[in-house]
Amino acid sequence: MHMMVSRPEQWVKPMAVAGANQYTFHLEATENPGALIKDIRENGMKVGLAIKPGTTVEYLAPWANQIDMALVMTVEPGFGGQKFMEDMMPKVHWLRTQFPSLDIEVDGGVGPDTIHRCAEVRLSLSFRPWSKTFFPKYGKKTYLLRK
Ligand SMILES: O=C(CO)[C@@H](O)[C@H](O)COP(=O)(O)O
Repeated sequence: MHMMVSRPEQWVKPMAVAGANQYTFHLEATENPGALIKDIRENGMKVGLAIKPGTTVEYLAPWANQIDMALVMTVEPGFGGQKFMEDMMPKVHWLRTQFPSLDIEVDGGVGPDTIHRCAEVRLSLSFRPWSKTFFPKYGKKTYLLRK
C-alpha cells in the first residue's frame, strides 16, 4: 500500500488487518520515521519509504538499510496525469549505487514515453547486460527496476 497521507502512523494497524503486506509512507509526513518503521514491521508488513520531488535523497539515506523499498516520486503528490519529472532520475541512480539490493520504485507520469528513462538509470550500472540477457525483447524499455 502506498499511503500518501498525513499522520501515516494511524493507518498501520488497519492496513495490516486489511491484509496489506507492505506499507509505504512518506518521509515528510512523519516526525519519527524510526518508530514508524518499527511499528510497520511489528505488524508484519514490509516497509516502503517515499520522498517527494523536493526532498533530497540524502534524507532517505539514513533509513535505507531499514526499509525494503524506496519510492522516488516523479510528480508532486496530489493527482494523476502530471508530467514525469526526469530530473528525479539522479535520485534513483544514487540509491541504486549506494544500496544495490534495495528495491526502488518511481510513481507519477510513467508511461510508454517515459518508462525507458527509469530503466536506463536503473540499468546504468553493471545490470544492463543482465537485463539484455534475460529480457531481450524489452531491450532498453525494460521496466524492471528491481535487482
Ligand atoms: O498519486 C499520485 C500523485 O499524487 C500518483 O500515484 C499518481 O496517481 C500517478 O498517476 P499518473 O501520473 O500515473 O497518471
